[in-house]
Amino acid sequence: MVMVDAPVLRMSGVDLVRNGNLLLDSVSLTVREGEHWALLGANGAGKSTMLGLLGAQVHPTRGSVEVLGRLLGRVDLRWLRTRLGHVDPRHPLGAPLRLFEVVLTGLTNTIELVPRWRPSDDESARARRLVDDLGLGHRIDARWQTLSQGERGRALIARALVAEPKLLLLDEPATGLDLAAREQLLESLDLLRHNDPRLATVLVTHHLEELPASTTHAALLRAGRLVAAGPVAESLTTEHISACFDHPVRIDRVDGRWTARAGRRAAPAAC
Ligand SMILES: Nc1ncnc2c1ncn2[C@@H]1O[C@H](COP(=O)(O)OP(=O)(O)OP(=O)(O)O)[C@@H](O)[C@H]1O
Repeated sequence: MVMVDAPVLRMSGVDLVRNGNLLLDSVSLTVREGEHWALLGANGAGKSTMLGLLGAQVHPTRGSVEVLGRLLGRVDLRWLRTRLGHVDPRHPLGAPLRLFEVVLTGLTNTIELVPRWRPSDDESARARRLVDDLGLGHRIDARWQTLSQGERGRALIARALVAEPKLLLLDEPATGLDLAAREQLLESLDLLRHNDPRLATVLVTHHLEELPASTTHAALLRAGRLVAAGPVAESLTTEHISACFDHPVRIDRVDGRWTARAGRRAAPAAC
């Protein structure tokens, strides 16, 4: 049975063991509607592993993961995956499709267009609206191969949202983007979150500069364990980020955005 007010995600005491290695260690986390989580950590901390669990791609070794009120291990994974939006920058593409067609494949949860399948008028209208919201209206008929990396990244977000998921998972969406493309992407995410107040998101990154201003919560992983998890005012602090990256780092927040700088050691006293 699905509880009406069940959180979008709930991990309780999760361990994940692979090849004898403990990749996630006693992780507990709850994500609710309208929350926008950053999942931060150094290389190898376990961020992608955790996103794989949230996206129902792997199962926990111990503990439980509930996604949209359903327990992993008991739920039909096809049911679940059609209700999750997952933006993977390594999205594979075979046939030469146009941007709009790639967005439509989010409705069938396929890589290619399904032969003889047609979107409804409502689905087409929603796909167009998302393409516009992501600032890609002028590129809607462009062939995928001709799009820039930034345009592809935003198109994949439209693809992930077109089936109206309750949860959007984003794996390092700003990687490889230049400054302008990154800023466009972050503005688009802020707008989408504003337009759909019930949507919950989890965004993986190494860089605080890549967090949209609309980020509400953060989970900080270090060697598979949570260093901190909660509202940004409590979790994105100099102390927690320094512990998470095992390096002294100073955090500032200006106009809603975060920056991180290596902390300076005290200067030697002048003689
Ligand atoms: N199948 C596996 N068997 C054993 N170890 C694995 C397996 N998959 C991943 N790992 C290890 O688990 C750790 C966490 O990997 P993961 O990819 O989740 O880290 P990450 O935080 O996403 O890192 P990055 O920022 O570099 O992408 C790494 O040390 C990785 O080598």
